[in-house]
Amino acid sequence: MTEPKKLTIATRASRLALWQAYHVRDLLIERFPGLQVNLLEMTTKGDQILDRTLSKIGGKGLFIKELETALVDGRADLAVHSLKDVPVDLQSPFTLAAILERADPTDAFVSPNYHQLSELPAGAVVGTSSLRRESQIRAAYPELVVKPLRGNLDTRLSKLDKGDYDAIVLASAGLERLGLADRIASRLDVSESLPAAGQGALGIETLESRSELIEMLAGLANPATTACVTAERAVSRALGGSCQVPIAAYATLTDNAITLNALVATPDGQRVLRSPRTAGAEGAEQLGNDVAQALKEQGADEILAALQEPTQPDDKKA
Ligand SMILES: NCc1[nH]cc(CCC(=O)O)c1CC(=O)O
Repeated sequence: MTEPKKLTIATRASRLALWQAYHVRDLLIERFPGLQVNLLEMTTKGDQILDRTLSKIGGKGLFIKELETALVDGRADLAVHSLKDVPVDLQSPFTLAAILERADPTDAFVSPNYHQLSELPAGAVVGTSSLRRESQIRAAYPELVVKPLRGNLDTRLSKLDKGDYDAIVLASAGLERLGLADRIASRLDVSESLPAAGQGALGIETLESRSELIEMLAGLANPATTACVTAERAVSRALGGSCQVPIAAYATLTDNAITLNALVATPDGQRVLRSPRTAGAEGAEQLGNDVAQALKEQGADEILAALQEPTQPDDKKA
């Protein structure tokens, strides 16, 4: 069996994606001294289209399609992704070869003038790029105005600095990776903003045919994170959460038991369905399915189906 001596990592060209790709390169070189690792930087559709919400332009797959094409063409051997951006229905010929240890999974509250959501006055404008955050903010703080916010992390922060928003909410892990943790006024408790499935974790994708490479990458995986995100992603999969939808799923592992919290909400925050549950770590996938089933019994399908309708009036957000 011949292990590759040279690997190319396909990555988006954003500062966050590059940090993540270099991080994986460093881990690989540390583990396999002498291995040569290059980066192939790519711009994806999701990076180019910035004037429409993600849910309108076709969801998360947009950020990984070009990278997958590079894998199939042999221009790259592996792709590094924020796991959150990897579709839950990843299929042959692709595979998630390793899920790395999770960084901070929380959402961060960033504001020059306020310390937390509860301090914002009525009518204050909060920017966020995700329906998941929007619905949870609206549920808890109906007097706030939530406005869409897209672009990479630097763009989002500059929009806050320009005064377009009183505060913005974005993933803590991304800010930390870019050395921007000092911009975080506070981290939202998971009871206030339940994270997205896989938030804070990195996934390494490759072709399922690359067995030697998959074996090399397996050594980078973190078993606890893998168990937790397996449960989280099973929730999204069972609910058909392929597009950007207000679904949150966050699991923790203690003494080999996984506790999974998940929710489905309407974007206006009027309805928030929750279903917490615990099971043994070996039953992660089943736990996710069970939680999804419990959410369906409360009406999750109805909420998600209403979001699919083309007449959905989200123009008011523009
Ligand atoms: N949606 C884009 C995205 N994908 C991954 C992260 C942050 C890093 C992570 O969650 O691992 C972000 C930024 C954000 O949501 O604010």
